[in-house]
Amino acid sequence: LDLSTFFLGRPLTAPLMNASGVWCNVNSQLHALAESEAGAMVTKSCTLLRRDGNPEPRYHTLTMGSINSMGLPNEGHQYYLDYAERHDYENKPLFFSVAGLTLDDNLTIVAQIQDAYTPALLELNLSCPNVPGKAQIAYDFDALDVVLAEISSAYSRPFGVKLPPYFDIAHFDEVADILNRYEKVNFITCINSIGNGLMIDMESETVLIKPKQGFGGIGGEYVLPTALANVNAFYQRCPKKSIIGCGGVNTGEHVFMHLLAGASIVQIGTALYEQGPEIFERLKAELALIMQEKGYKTIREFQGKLKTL
Ligand SMILES: C=Cc1c(C(=O)O)[nH]c(=O)[nH]c1=O
Repeated sequence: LDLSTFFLGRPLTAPLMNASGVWCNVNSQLHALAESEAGAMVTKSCTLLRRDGNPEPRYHTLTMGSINSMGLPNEGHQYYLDYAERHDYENKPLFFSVAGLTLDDNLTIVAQIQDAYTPALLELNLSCPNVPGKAQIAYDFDALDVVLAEISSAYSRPFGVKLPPYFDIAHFDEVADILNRYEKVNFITCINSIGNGLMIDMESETVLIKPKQGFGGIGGEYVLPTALANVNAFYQRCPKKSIIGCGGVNTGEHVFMHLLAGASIVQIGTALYEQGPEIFERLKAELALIMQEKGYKTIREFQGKLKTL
């Protein structure tokens, strides 16, 4: 399943989509994404039952990005299954993000996606940093292995995983080794927000968000170098899987960098949150201009072809 060109039998109209959690919680937002220039879209990570999430303020814009501790607010898995049933797959592919609070919840949700037989592609979120008391699965390598083994045997179709950023070459090696043992894991989305950052308001000498004493996931320009590293690290280590890039994208140049690093599709989070779905039209045009200036006709000509010195 090569995401970059053929998806449901035809190329994407743009290698662009939203990052899960942004502009995808409710039907009106999902409809706006469906109508946008994005080439694909993903639902908000869902749990078995509806969740209010953490107390507000829980999102804050920063000079170079954002900090969030939303706490997994979502309408519950059935709401998104209902959307997936109505989605027009000829218009654009849909990814279905799942972040069950327990392995059992994940298995229950995944079984229902299986039964509903929706063409949506499962993006299993193993990296939510903001549910108090719950460590990120993808930072516990044994738990990661167990979850992938269980989901692989419960779900008969290809699926993908949403990973947190890693910051150590040994961790890239170890996680890639685990992922490569699961051929059903067809794509890897790198990265989720950089967990548990902290920002301070100078005037009030206070943190910016209420949950977790102000600790929250960092997104936006701050995370671009880490996102590019994770995209390229898994692109090099997992040749049989597609990489979806996410993190720090706000211009056509950032999109180009993610594609050059090995991404097939690029997700937009913070910049989409701030600018809305019109951003896809701008990014598509900026990428086309860069490709024209460089003499590239197709993405395939440069995708993954990052040079080293
Ligand atoms: C699914 C929960 C997530 C959340 C959240 O809902 O707090 N925020 C993120 O930056 N990444 C997540 O994966």
